[in-house]
Amino acid sequence: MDDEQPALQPLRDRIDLIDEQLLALLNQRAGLALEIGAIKKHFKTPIFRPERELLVFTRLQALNQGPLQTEQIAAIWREIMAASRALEKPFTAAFLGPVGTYSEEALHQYSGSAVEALPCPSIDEVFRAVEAGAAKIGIVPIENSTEGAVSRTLDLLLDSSLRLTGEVVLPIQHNLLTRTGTLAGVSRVCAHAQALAQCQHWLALHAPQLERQAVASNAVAAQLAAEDASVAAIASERAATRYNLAIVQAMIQDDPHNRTRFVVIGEQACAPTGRDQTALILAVKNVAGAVFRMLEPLARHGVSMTRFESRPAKSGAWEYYFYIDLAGHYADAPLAAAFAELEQSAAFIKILGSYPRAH
Ligand SMILES: C=C(O[C@@H]1C=C(C(=O)O)C=C[C@H]1O)C(=O)O
Repeated sequence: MDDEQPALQPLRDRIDLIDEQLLALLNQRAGLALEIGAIKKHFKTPIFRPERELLVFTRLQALNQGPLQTEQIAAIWREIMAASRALEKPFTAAFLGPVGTYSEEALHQYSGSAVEALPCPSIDEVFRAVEAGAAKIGIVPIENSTEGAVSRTLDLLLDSSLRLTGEVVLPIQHNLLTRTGTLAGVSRVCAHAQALAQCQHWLALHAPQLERQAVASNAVAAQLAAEDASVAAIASERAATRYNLAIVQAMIQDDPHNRTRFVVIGEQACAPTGRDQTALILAVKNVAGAVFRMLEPLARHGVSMTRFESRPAKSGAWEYYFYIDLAGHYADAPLAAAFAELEQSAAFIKILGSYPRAH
């Protein structure tokens, strides 16, 4: 220990000096953000501008020469910007709770930790909290790379007046958790149905003796495992820490690249950033060639489709709503031209919103 001190001290002195400069600069930056906040208050426009925040850190990522990595630049500036927003007016964000869910993780990845996070017991409640004004934004899962669409979210988007204002893609790494870190005395494994499905091969191979029980969320499963030594949970590392559980086995998802896409819902529209995505819902009459004709204007205007999903219209007549993601912002010329035509031809069209693509 003693012999490292002379070598460390001069470097630490330099770090202290840099930290003082950073502190002064960060406060100078926060002062400017406050001035911007005052202007926004005057014009009664929203404080939080996700599209501007994206441009702030993508510009810095392009300038970055290392050794800091691209993702670290994003994480650092996300917190810097969240802190300056919080000085102006902290906003509430609703997510699918309880604390410790992947939705909570997605929320913090989206807006930094300086938000008032409001856990909701269901996806419906997240929508309701934002619609009622109890939260400014909400974050809900929309699709998983193994299990596909989260149909409840798709159905709620159809009827809600809220728009999509952002997305977050999270790698989902499931862990098998118990109080002791072993399976001794454990007879049941609890998790959200999607998580059980995403780990089914692993469970069949390594823990076939465990009864599988679907519960409201993985965080609820972690809560149950914390209360009952005969229960194991499938949940995130964050949930393990939060509920004081030990990891029996990490990374038990069948697909190592398992990912979930979350969408941010709110009232605010996002201005174009040059790397946007637009989501919409379309329906056509149940006649031959209708889907082909519905998509034709998109192809003709050179708009590329990144996702196409259908949901039954619940009319009992084999009719469908089509959920479509397009590259670009609805204000971009090719999309605007295609939408003008779609509005004429489609039986139903609802533009859910344009937002910066996850990076
Ligand atoms: C300062 C602003 O307000 C907020 C804070 C930002 C920041 O700290 O850089 C960026 C966008 C907004 O969410 C702004 O709009 O420029």
